[in-house]
Amino acid sequence: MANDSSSPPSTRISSSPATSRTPPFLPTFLERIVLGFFPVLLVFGALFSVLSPQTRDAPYDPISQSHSQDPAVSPSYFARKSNLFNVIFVKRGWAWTTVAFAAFLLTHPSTSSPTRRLRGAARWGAVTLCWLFVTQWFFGPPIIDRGFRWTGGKCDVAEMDVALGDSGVAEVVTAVACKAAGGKWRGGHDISGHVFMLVLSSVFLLEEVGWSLLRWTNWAPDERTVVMPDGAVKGAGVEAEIAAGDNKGSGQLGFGIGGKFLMTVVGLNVWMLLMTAIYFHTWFEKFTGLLTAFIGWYIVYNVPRFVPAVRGLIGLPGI
Ligand SMILES: CCCCCCCCCCCCCCCC(=O)SCCNC(=O)CCNC(=O)[C@H](O)C(C)(C)COP(=O)(O)O
Ligand SMILES: Nc1ncnc2c1ncn2[C@@H]1O[C@H](COP(=O)(O)O)[C@@H](OP(=O)(O)O)[C@H]1O
Repeated sequence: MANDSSSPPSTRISSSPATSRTPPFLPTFLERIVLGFFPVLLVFGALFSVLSPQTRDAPYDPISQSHSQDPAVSPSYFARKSNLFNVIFVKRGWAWTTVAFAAFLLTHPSTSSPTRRLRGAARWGAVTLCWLFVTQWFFGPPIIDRGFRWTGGKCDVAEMDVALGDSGVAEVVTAVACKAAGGKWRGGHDISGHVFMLVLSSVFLLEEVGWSLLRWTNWAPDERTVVMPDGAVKGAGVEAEIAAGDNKGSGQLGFGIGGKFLMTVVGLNVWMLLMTAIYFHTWFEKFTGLLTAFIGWYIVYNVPRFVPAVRGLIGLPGI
């Protein structure tokens, strides 16, 4: 275990001034820059959609959350749900995220120890649970669909069939089941699943590659702090397996093939997020998608800093 923050100054391997450390309850300065990028991107997309004459003048259907899907009228290839990036990349987005993370975790020397790999896999499990609960299943319908119903949303086919006396269809409680029954999912607040998943995937991958490389290369001080079991607040490096910058013999300081693949997935996430920001949903639904992703990020990456028991299970990236 490297002692790069709690040992006396003369024996510190790597240190940062106490003033640059961040309280364990808050994201660090670097994290705030990365997290802050996403709302800026969403605002940029929203502004673009109202300022671009092509987008502003294109017919928009609030029920399907999209512009006309007719290629002759839709404002762009990316305004169509059938665009290949959406079908092949976003609609299978968690599989891409998983493969990209595995490629980095299993090939980069900064994550080569069994403990780091195990804890990295545990963090993937925790982030995957967030994705699963919000978009796929939460002891029944996922959180997005429950939220939609709680805010007054309904499946229109269900209403029609209730009027006709078939109460079974009224139990349609997921967007997928509603669409499969030929109904329209309307009336409630529909948290953007695309914004949620693309932001969660990006911040997950960036946390993992960012802290691993930052400590591996000692490119900048690690400003994270942690609450120890005795209540003391120390630099996160106090629990590190190896000291920051101690990469001797690996011969690799860059992203490597796994890291480059991971960054390609992050790049595609950002591009598709911009497309969602410009062409789909209301600004408030995109905002709640962003907020839900940030809550997931906070639980997996910030809570362990001040709850030692959780840190013992899933660790911190790069440590
Ligand atoms: C602390 C350790 C706990 C360990 C717990 C383990 C976690 C259990 C994992 C459960 C299995 C998950 C397996 C994950 C592997 C995959 O990635 S398979 C999934 C492939 N599917 C996708 O990638 C779908 C992605 N798409 C969506 O989520 C949605 O389409 C959308 C983008 C949210 C948009 O929604 P729409 O309704 O389609 O518009
Ligand atoms: N960047 C993008 N490219 C293509 N389609 C997108 C998109 N962002 C959102 N959509 C589509 O807009 C709808 C609402 O998205 P979400 O709620 O996931 O944010 C979904 O339609 P479908 O459910 O009909 O596929 C989704 O496919």
